[in-house]
Order: sequence, then C-alpha cells, then structure tokens
Amino acid sequence: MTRDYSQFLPTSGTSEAKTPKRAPLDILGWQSFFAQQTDLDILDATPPVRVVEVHRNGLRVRGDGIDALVPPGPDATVGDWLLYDAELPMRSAVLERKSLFKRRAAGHDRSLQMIAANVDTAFVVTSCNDDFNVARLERYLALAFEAEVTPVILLTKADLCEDTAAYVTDAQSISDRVPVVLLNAKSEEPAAKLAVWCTPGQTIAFLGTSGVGKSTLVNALFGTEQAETGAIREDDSRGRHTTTSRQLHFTENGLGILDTPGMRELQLAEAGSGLADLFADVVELETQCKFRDCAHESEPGCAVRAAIEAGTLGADRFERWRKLEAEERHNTASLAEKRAYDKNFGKMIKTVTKAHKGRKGRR
Ligand SMILES: Nc1nc2c(ncn2[C@@H]2O[C@H](COP(=O)(O)OP(=O)(O)OP(=O)(O)O)[C@@H](O)[C@H]2O)c(=O)[nH]1
Ligand SMILES: [Zn+2]
Repeated sequence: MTRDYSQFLPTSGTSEAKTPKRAPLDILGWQSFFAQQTDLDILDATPPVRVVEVHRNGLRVRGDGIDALVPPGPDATVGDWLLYDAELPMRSAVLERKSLFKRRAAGHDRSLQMIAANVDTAFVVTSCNDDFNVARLERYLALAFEAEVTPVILLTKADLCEDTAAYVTDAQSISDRVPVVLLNAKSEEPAAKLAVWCTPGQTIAFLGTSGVGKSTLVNALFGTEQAETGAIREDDSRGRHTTTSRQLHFTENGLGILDTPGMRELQLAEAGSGLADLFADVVELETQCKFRDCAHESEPGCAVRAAIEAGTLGADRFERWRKLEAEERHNTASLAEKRAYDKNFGKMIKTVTKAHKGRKGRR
C-alpha cells in the first residue's frame, strides 16, 4: 500500500504566506535610496553588491547570486554598495552613501579612515555601572550625528543595578534627539526593545567600550552565538589565525549587524557638524553673545555665562563641549596640514618626474 504523505508536508503556499521569502538584495539592505541612483539597464549590466568584509587583499561582496572578492581598487568600506563589474571588478562603481563613519588613523598617519558605510542606527552601549560616562557617550553621539547615523543610547546590566533611574535621567539629559533604552542584554528583552530600529533591511552597529554587552546584544538579536562563532578567520603569513577586522552579518530576516572592533575608541576629527548637532543648545547660545569672538570667560553680554548662572546650561556640560570642540579643531587642523603636505609632496614628485623625463628626452 502506498501512503500519501503529502498531508504531512508543509504546503508551500501557506508556509510561504507565514514567512514571506525576502529577496536576496532586501536581506542585504538594498533600499530605494540606492536604487534611485541608477536604472534598470545599469543594474542589469552591473548588479548591486554589498561589501560585507574588508580584507587586505580586497573586498568581499555579496549580491543576488554573487559572492565574490573585489581586488583593491574601489574606494569603499564595509557596508558600501557597489555596482559589480564582473569583467573588471576593481572598476566597480561605489554608490553614494546614506551614512559614513570615519576615524582618524592611529599613530603618525593622521589621515581619515573610512570605518563603515550605510549604517542606519548606531546603538551607543554603556552599562548601569562605572562604565557610564557622559563625556564618552557624547563623543560617540557626536560621531554618529556626523556620520548621519541615528544614535540610540543603550543602558545594559539593568538587572545588576539597584537604582537605574539616575542613569536613565543622566543619559536622557544629553540630547532630546537621542532615545534611551534600559535593558538586560542577557534576557529576552533586546529583540523586543530594539525592534523599531531592527526591521528587515536595516543596518545597525553597536558602539561602546569593552564588556558593556555588545556581543551579548548581537547574539540576542541573532538568537545564536553569532558574535563568537560567526567571525571569519584568516591565516596570516606566520600561520596564526587573525580575525578579519570589519564584517557585516545578516540575520535570517535581513537585519544587517556590523562588527567593527575599530569603533571602540574614536577621536573626533572633521566632526564639527556632529558636535554642533549634539550641542545645539550651546551653539545657539553662542550666537546670542554680544561679541562674535566671545570666549565665554568674563566678557560682557556673554549669553553662555548668563545661561550657566541662570541654571539653564550645566557648567559641566559646557566644559565637556569645550574640550570636545578643542579636540575636534586640533585634529581637523592636523588633517588639513597633512593633506597640504601630501599635496605638496605629490606636486614635488610630479615636478621631479617631469624634470627627469625631460632630461631623458634630451639625451
Ligand atoms: N547580568 C547582565 N550581564 C550582562 C549584560 N550585558 C552583558 N553582560 C555580561 O557582561 C560580560 C561582557 O559582555 P560582552 O557582550 O562580552 O561585552 P562586549 O561589549 O561585547 O565586550 P568586548 O567584546 O570586549 O567589546 C558578559 O559576561 C555578559 O554576559 C546585562 O545586561 N546583564
Ligand atoms: Zn559668550
């Protein structure tokens, strides 16, 4: 007797209706912002691919049926969308970005590095304990504003703290444009509490110092041990395992999560507009000072001092702004200096090469 097992099999129609299959590009975070920059003919010839990993020997890109390594060439970083040129991959064009995190390189090289592109939401993570530091939060928030990424403050370890109210109040007082979420990263809470920012097609990143719960949050959103096991390992020249530095992972329903170890400690450079966004109240007060070049020390008609005396601007908040502003100005100036130096150096090389060619020509 042959039995008909079909009744035990999921009928494709209904199961699909329950969990609609998402198109590969949607899962990778393709949005109308990017589609609008191109047209069907171009997309046909050079399909869109997203940079999911940055390696020393190129960029790993993924698209609809594409998983390839693009050799160094495109000026791109993790999260970027490229129009993939299969014949000349290094000629693949980079689409305009929705957002871009940059940082000043460490050490002597003072140039700006691209860290991550097209992040929609940055969760700035700190814990309800000694890690909590308003000045550090402000630094991350200014960077997010500068990058044109929506920031959200996450206060973790709520379960380990007796009195969380003070942390919430302090975090909320930083900017009325930044939501604050209090949670226990180790519980069921993250998926529900972060749901608004974690819809399919979105790309998110977690910023914060070591130990605040970033990996725990990533795992909670994946529902697995992604942050531990998901890392791709490469053998370096001495046969040691090294973790590739910047990667973009996708959950099954298409949430992109950026893994960027380089975003733990960040210096402000060319972040003037981000700072101004975060400290909009201070910037507005400055415009009301009697003198345009007011140093807000003891000048008559200083609106900043008046606000501090009236208690509408916290003296400590003003001091923190001052420090960040000075740092930003210093770093931006040294970047400009480096660029001028590089440009002059480039010119000098050109002149020398020309002179050399000239001599050769005369010989
Ligand atoms: N009770 C409790 N423990 C937490 C919470 N968040 C994180 N932890 C614990 O804190 C420790 C550090 O968490 P991680 O997720 O590894 O922190 P991280 O920010 O990824 O740290 P790095 O990988 O060093 O950057 C782990 O033991 C977590 O289990 C929380 O909300 N409540
Ligand atoms: Zn003033």
